[in-house]
Amino acid sequence: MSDPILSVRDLAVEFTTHGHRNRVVDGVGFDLAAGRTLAVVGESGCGKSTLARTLVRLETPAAGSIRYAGRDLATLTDKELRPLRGDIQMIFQDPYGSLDPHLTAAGVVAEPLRLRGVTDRRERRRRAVELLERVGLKPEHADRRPPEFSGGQRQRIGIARALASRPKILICDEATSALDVSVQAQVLDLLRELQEQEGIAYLFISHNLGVVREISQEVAVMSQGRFVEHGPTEEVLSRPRHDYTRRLRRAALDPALITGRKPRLFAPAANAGAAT
Ligand SMILES: Nc1ncnc2c1ncn2[C@@H]1O[C@H](COP(=O)(O)OP(=O)(O)OP(=O)(O)O)[C@@H](O)[C@H]1O
Repeated sequence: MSDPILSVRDLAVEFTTHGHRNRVVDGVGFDLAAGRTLAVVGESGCGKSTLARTLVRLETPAAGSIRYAGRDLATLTDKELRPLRGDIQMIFQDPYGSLDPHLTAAGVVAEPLRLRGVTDRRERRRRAVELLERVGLKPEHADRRPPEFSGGQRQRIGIARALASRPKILICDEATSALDVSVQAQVLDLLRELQEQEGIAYLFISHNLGVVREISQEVAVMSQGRFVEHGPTEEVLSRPRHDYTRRLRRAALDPALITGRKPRLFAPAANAGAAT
């Protein structure tokens, strides 16, 4: 692998609930190179989102290191992190919940430009419209508000907002999971295109092996806070060692589980009771 842009070692994250300390990320380590994608899969509650949130330092690790640009993000204070925050951006599953419904699309994308010190309002708008076009939206979309967009369009606004910070690393937490299959494919194409053009590294959290196969060169399988399998995507998916990976692979054969949607009611009468 070429030199990693992000190196994570022995990362641990703990939460205290009702006086009990729970380690929800435990001994996680990986390297991520520019222009590459590491996918992270794992069952619900295994710690994927916590890992993602910790990499952008929305959580503080209990142990371990997150080396980026010659610094250890795990130990930096808020003030020290501020100039680096734009470099590692995150996009979420629910672009609706993460976009301010009171701002226009251009306003959403202009906000990080303001934080980056673009003081002229017209210049911010010009660049915001440019970024919206870059992700496939039209200039006339700029003055609409998030509720007036489809899910796929909202995700594009979320991506444009992340791009406004000129990120080196993009963390996608189930970023395409809520979208219809065809819209999902379009957003994946966009992410791939941006990666090719900008060399952005992705950490891509997904439960969809089809998507993982398409987008990543490496995959890590997480269980109870740990990476239990990690390697080239094709290798891990074709020879799964961990039970969870095997189950996920079996589930991937069922299209209803891939899309997360229930099948249409087409079952013959004998099966009708099962087709809820
Ligand atoms: N702020 C918090 N305080 C206490 N416990 C938390 C907190 N955030 C997450 N947890 C716990 O940490 C564990 C991991 O949660 P996390 O959201 O990282 O899992 P996940 O793998 O992303 O799950 P999913 O796929 O369902 O989103 C869970 O048991 C969760 O309840």
